[in-house]
Amino acid sequence: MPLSQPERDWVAPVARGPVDAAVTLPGSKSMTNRALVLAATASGSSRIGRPLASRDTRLMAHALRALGADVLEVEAAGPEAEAVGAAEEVRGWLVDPGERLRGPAEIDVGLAGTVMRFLPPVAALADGDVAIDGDPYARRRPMGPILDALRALGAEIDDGGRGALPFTVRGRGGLRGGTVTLDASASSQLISGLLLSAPRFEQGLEVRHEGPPVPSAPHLAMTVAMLREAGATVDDSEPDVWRVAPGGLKGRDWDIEPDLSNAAQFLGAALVTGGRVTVGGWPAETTQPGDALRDLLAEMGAEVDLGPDGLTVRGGSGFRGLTADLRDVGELTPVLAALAALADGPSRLTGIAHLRGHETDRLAALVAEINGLGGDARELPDGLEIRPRPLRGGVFHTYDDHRMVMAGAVLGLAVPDVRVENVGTVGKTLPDFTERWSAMLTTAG
Ligand SMILES: O=C(O)C1=C[C@@H](OP(=O)(O)O)[C@@H](O)[C@H](O)C1
Ligand SMILES: C=C(OP(=O)(O)O)C(=O)O
Repeated sequence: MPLSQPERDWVAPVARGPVDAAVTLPGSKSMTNRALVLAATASGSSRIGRPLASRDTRLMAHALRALGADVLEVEAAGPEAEAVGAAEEVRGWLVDPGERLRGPAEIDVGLAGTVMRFLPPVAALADGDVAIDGDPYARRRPMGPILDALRALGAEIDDGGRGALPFTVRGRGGLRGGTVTLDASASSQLISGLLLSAPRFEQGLEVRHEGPPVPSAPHLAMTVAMLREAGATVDDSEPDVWRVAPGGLKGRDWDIEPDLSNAAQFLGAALVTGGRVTVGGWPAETTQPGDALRDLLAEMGAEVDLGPDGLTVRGGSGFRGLTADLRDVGELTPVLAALAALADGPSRLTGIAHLRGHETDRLAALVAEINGLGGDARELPDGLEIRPRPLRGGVFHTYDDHRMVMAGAVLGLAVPDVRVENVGTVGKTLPDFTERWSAMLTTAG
């Protein structure tokens, strides 16, 4: 599968009536990329079951291979392929960390926040120079605090004083580690990246956050939980302080949960069409932020049931706007904003100033594109205010942001002729999104 796909516009299909669909989803991007890093830095080999195979996770696998780990794809036909009727296969990955991490290497992080923040600490453990770069917009995503932190922990990094991509990590085969303080209000990944490699630091790690609140708390809980599952000793009992003891990481089998953030648009379709959507394999307990969809969609008027078949969301005639602080679950914003533009009343989404540093400035992008279809959205200092208004068709620009494609698809359910620009960019986390969307829509009517 190519890591980037040719640019192609896509007319988002209008729903002919209420959908009534059961969908399955591929694995979580966040869990897959954490498992890959933990597997490549552990002792012994690991197997990653039901991983996400998308641009972001393939970039991570390539990067780790470039540093000397073996990442082998094992293919097996899975139930998921049948459920979506697509000729695809669910893959597992076998990871063998190899004898040692080594450079020289050149690494492409694409536009993946997880790769650009999780990989530099691994590069510091490698022996040799590791040059790291990404897509044009990746150079604008926040990196300074993790580069400074790595330097304070003993790494040598040449970034030409930019505090951003591109840069070269001059790996020396190990890192001292110790205590460091940083401001991670721009992205939780700045902390997760340090924590994931910390068991390999000679002195382990104590990382302290100082500044406005760190976003995406569930993703930090995910980092801590997966480190512990891999054998690391982590103390997160003090707010904004994380301590990881040196050593302990062992290869293991990972079973990746379905990507619950990628459930947002499918479950949202139940609300928009007044139908019913079940997402299979919804975990009873999870650290994924997408689990918050249960409460958020209920708040908008959906009937939500978690049962043995998965999570079922039912819509009725119309649905309410949403007033919510989304700091913990920022990546759900694009789809929630699209729903808000179609709701019966106004919405106010706050706590998400950090979305300006995501794949694009998501606050600006959502305002421009919703308003471009005739909507009424405006930026707040830390969020969005959206008042529903009748919308018309038009081009929906996506800014290389997979979740803008998903937002455009949701609007297109109700608004004829929404032309989603460069739909292939959705391959960042869900390469066969349009097929899955069409399969869901065959149930409408
Ligand atoms: O650690 C992770 O896997 C992620 C953390 C979050 O990043 P931010 O804290 O930068 O929002 C989230 O938005 C991103 O999609 C995935
Ligand atoms: C913010 C996101 O991604 P990234 O991992 O690139 O930060 C996202 O998937 O919504």
